[in-house]
Amino acid sequence: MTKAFTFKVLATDGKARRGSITMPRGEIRTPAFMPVGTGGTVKTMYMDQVRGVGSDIILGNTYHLMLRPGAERVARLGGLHEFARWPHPILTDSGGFQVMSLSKLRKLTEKGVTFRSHIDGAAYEMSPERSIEIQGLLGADIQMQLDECTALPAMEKEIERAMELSLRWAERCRTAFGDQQGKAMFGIVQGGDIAALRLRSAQALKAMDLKGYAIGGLAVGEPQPVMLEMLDITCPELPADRPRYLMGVGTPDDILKSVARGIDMFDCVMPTRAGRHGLAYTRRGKVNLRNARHADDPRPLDEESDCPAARDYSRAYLHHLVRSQEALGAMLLTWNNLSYYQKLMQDIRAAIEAGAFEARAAEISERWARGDI
Ligand SMILES: CO[C@@H]1O[C@H](CNc2nc3cc4c(=O)[nH]c(N)nc4cc3[nH]2)[C@H]2OC(C)(C)O[C@@H]12
Repeated sequence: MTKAFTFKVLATDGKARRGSITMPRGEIRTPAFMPVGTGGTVKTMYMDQVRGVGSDIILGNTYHLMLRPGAERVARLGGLHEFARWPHPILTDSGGFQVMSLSKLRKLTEKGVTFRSHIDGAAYEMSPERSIEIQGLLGADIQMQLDECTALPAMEKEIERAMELSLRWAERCRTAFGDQQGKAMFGIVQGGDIAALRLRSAQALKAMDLKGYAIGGLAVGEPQPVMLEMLDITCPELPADRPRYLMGVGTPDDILKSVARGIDMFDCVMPTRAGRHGLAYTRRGKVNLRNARHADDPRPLDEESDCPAARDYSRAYLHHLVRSQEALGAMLLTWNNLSYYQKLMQDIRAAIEAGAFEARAAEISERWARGDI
């Protein structure tokens, strides 16, 4: 069992990388998809199912957990791994993005951000130092710097101000994090959709010699070509021997195109959120189980899948559960969706190892585009 945080690139295929992160709590095979476990739970899933579909790491959120049940309480109860019964690696987002997208009455200064909880209106202050302290109390293996993500579209001056503030906060987070063996603190590249600002952010963070780098400020509603162009600009500036994490992404197509540009780690609410809304992701594209056309269909979602939710239940039954708003509907579709995403990641990793990523990605996209039978 390793004591340190290490990242190795095992194979490359064009700019796509097959890698491995090793940490005391286990290995993370990259490219990796991290199921979102915002409040310490991957909604509607038991953690052994999350593991069973092939997840190496899950994502938690500082913002949600500090509001409820509270970081100090989670620490008193043994930390998030113990609390949620997930003994494998956990990455926590730092909270800034959630404050800006969820909280009320927030005020951002050099010191940090003050805001009122979207749950009970209580007032909070989050500085870079407090964000790192909370992530430490939770016991996160990979901690994210506190940053300011600019909502797009935005004026260049505004994007530059937020990018420069995020760099100063990165320094403060690095100091607060210190040298915790076996854990990592990732910097987050900002700069919106402005190439020159992305370059400045990436180069300044690279000089901080961090263990990993996230690319933030994307998947906030910009068109996919804009997101991909920012990856084309940013990835070459980041050190090749450190993991690259594209925050909040994405659809299967987003993931394929981002792996092709050198991204190693992903997180997205889509597979879990879609599962709760009756939407199934399959090899043959999306299937909306709310649709009446499934009412008499005896076929499973995917007879070739090794996931019981995809293989053992008829579309008619899933349609019935979704229309009746039965909890089992959300549970089975979330299980199916996470299984599909992790199977996609396994496919991607194998294709890079075989030097066949481009062809495999085209095959997956073509099958997806043809749609469901
Ligand atoms: C499809 O779900 C919507 O898409 C957003 C995911 N997109 C996203 N981009 C992100 C950027 C950052 C960032 O710059 N910094 C930090 N620290 N964390 C971040 C987290 C991010 N997640 C979700 O965010 C909303 C709430 C808009 O709906 C979800």
